[in-house]
Amino acid sequence: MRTPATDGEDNANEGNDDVAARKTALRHDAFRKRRAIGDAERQRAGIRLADAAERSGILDGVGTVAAYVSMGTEVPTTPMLRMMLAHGIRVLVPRLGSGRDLGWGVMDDVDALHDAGGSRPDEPGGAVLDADAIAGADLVVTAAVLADRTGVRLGRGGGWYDRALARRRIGTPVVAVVWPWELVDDGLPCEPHDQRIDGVLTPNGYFAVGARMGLPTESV
Ligand SMILES: Nc1nc2c(c(=O)[nH]1)N(C=O)[C@@H](CNc1ccc(C(=O)N[C@@H](CCC(=O)O)C(=O)O)cc1)CN2
Ligand SMILES: Nc1ncnc2c1ncn2[C@@H]1O[C@H](COP(=O)(O)OP(=O)(O)OP(=O)(O)O)[C@@H](O)[C@H]1O
Repeated sequence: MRTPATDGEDNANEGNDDVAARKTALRHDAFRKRRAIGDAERQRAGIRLADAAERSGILDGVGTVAAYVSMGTEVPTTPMLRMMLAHGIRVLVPRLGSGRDLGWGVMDDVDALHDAGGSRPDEPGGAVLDADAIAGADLVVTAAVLADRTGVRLGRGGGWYDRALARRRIGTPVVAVVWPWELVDDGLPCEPHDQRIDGVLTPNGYFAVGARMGLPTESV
């Protein structure tokens, strides 16, 4: 027999499991759609992403950006990384090492990235900076699987960015990159550890989200 007290606990756990299950289902669906994108369309999207980032104004006054090297069916970030370097911006990208370390590396040459093995993104050589290197960034551009206009970001599920973003300087804006259809109005599952984002970049443009644009108000 369950006591009322354990019932309460069970319900709380059920709530967490439910959010985790919804996240898993949403990721699965998003990756299924990503796999349907052809190579040519994906390459074009990478160029449009770089243009959108350059025009958006998010790089204004940015000396160091913490960005990432795309992999697989993600929107390609290579053209955007080249553009950032051309603007003289210092670019940090994740270095996962042999596991999923929260390390960073300085990416000063897009053509010198090397295969990091497994299904991990390519990485630069040189020194591995520790997890706190993100505190040197004036802007963080993250990978994401889905994002919503209230500022909720859904990632791959390793918690890598949730842990990394907690170490950024207070007030440093976070912009997530997704495919255009992966930016939804609201309703993405969110847990207490989930870090909020301030903007979303897609090949179609830049969209301020969440508190920085004033949270969506009830329509009258
Ligand atoms: N391009 C890109 N870089 C990123 C992320 C991302 O989503 N995209 N991340 C966003 O979080 C972080 C890394 N997250 C990762 C999450 C899973 C795996 C992965 O699947 N790796 C295993 C496969 C098996 C497994 O261990 O589950 C591997 O190393 O082969 C790699 C990186 C930081 N860098
Ligand atoms: N700050 C944190 N400290 C410790 N564990 C964390 C932290 N943030 C997230 N996690 C753990 O990581 C796991 C995955 O979290 P979640 O599903 O929110 O990942 P995500 O935001 O989609 O992925 P990512 O951050 O890698 O892009 C969860 O089990 C969660 O408990």
